[in-house]
Amino acid sequence: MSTNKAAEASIELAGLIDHTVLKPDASRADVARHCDEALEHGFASVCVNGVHAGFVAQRLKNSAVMTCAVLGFPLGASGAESKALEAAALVKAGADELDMVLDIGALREGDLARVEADIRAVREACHGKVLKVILETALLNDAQKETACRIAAEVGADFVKTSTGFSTGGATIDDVKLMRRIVGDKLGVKASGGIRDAQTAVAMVEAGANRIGASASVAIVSGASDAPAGY
Ligand SMILES: O=C[C@H](O)COP(=O)(O)O
Repeated sequence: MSTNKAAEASIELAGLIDHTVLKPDASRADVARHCDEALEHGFASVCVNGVHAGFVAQRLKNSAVMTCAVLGFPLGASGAESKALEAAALVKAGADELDMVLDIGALREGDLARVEADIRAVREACHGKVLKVILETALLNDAQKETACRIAAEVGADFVKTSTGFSTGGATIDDVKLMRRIVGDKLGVKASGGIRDAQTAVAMVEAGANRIGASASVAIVSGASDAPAGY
């Protein structure tokens, strides 16, 4: 691949990446560096814990890079009311996109009304913002993944997302394919957790992902010279 084509492919991949810093010990300096890297490389967003949402929104003001904040993270077990309050606070702080963890326990025990109510509460609290529903696929069987995708679509989420990066496994090609098959072109699919290089990121896109969540974003775009252009 020519140098120009490699740079082009890297830039196109960069635009799909949520540059993620979710470690509990992340400092403001770490978050500031991620914002600067996102501006430099043209990532889609900087994805942070709620405590940093306002800081990121200010730092990225007047840029094309969005502020993404997680909620009910990483366990998904805080309950609909708390998640809705969290969502409203994040919107107030300036978040453009919200990544919520669904109620995994309710899904696994088949309490689908609770799963739906949980997502709906957040959807209503962040009306007009992009809502991604994290399934935590490593903890689910295929039927549960399909059910989660259908409920997320019914409730009006914008994306389904594979993983938090804090559980027993991250994104897999098979899960991304399954999720894309269920949501069709109505919702986005975000692959996240364990994506560390350009080759894996491109494979996720080829499987149907149109967003990548990664803490290794800079390595991904720096090594993207083998990625085909067009993403
Ligand atoms: O939401 C995104 C994930 O936390 C990113 O996980 P990672 O650190 O394995 O890239």
